[in-house]
Amino acid sequence: MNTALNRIGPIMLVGAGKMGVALARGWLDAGLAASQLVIVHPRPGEDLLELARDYGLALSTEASGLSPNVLVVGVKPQVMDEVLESLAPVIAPHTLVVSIAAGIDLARLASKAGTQRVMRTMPNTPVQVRKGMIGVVSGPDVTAEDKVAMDTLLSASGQVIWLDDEAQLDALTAVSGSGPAYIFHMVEALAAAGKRQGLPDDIAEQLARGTVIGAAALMDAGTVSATVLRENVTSPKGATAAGLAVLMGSHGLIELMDRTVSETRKRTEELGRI
Ligand SMILES: NC(=O)C1=CN([C@@H]2O[C@H](COP(=O)(O)OP(=O)(O)OC[C@H]3O[C@@H](n4cnc5c(N)ncnc54)[C@H](OP(=O)(O)O)[C@@H]3O)[C@@H](O)[C@H]2O)C=CC1
Ligand SMILES: O=C(O)[C@@H]1CCC=N1
Repeated sequence: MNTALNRIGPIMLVGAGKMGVALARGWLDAGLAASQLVIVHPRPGEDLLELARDYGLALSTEASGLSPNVLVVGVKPQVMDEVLESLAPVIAPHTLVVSIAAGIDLARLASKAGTQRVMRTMPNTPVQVRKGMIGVVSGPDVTAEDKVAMDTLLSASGQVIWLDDEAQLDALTAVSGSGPAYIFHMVEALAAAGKRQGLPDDIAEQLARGTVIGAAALMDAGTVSATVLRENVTSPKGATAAGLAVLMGSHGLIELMDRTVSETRKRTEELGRI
């Protein structure tokens, strides 16, 4: 049991799809008592039902009968307005409303939730194993106590990055919110290249996956920069240098990643205007 975490609630999570379930699992793993968390979902999916079974959580199909201290809204940007408006009966003056939706700005959240006590967060899926990167910006009526409570709650899921400039949250979305997908695609691409070099499919996939896990573990084990860790692999005039000349050459990964992050950010901003 984590006392600081359990002083925050009750917490209501409305919309527990992939991200909501990942967040909830991280909190419950960190010691949040099931009695402190109410999950509202009209059509619970298999992942949510499994979470409920694992932790003895009661699920609810509608938000009623409780004004939570923290209301986390985990629905898609496209339905955020209508869901926030429908939550008016459970939003009290003491309720901090927290969105995880990409793109939707604080002003719009505040107008639809009917309170300026709003926060925007941008987690990523590793919150499920408490290794998330989570960006946060606060609306005007968020109190110092709210910030402490959210720092405690979100820290249970990973590293919390507080931003003062809301526009930076869209940039953060494009780097760390979507970032796990880029890395998983890197695994797919490395495995595919291994198969083209004649490795059996299962071995190529095992090598690609294990290599990314091993490289991430090296970064996790110390403070050595990615640059030094890369240099440690790269023997002068050796094999790695030949491959990196392609990856780091013109039109290489830096340019590709720049275009990738830029397109993700553009779409994040569009989602905020839908
Ligand atoms: N996936 C990710 O890595 C990240 C996602 N996000 C943000 O998280 C949010 C959710 O994304 P994601 O989890 O991927 O999407 P999902 O579609 O998996 O999750 C959204 C969930 O909300 C449910 N829902 C829809 N309407 C309601 C309602 N009225 N009340 C309660 N629940 C409802 C949906 O149910 P149903 O499917 O039955 O309609 C679905 O299960 C988005 O806003 C996204 O921008 C943020 C960071 C990272
Ligand atoms: O793809 C999306 O829109 C969300 C936001 C960041 C990760 N997933």
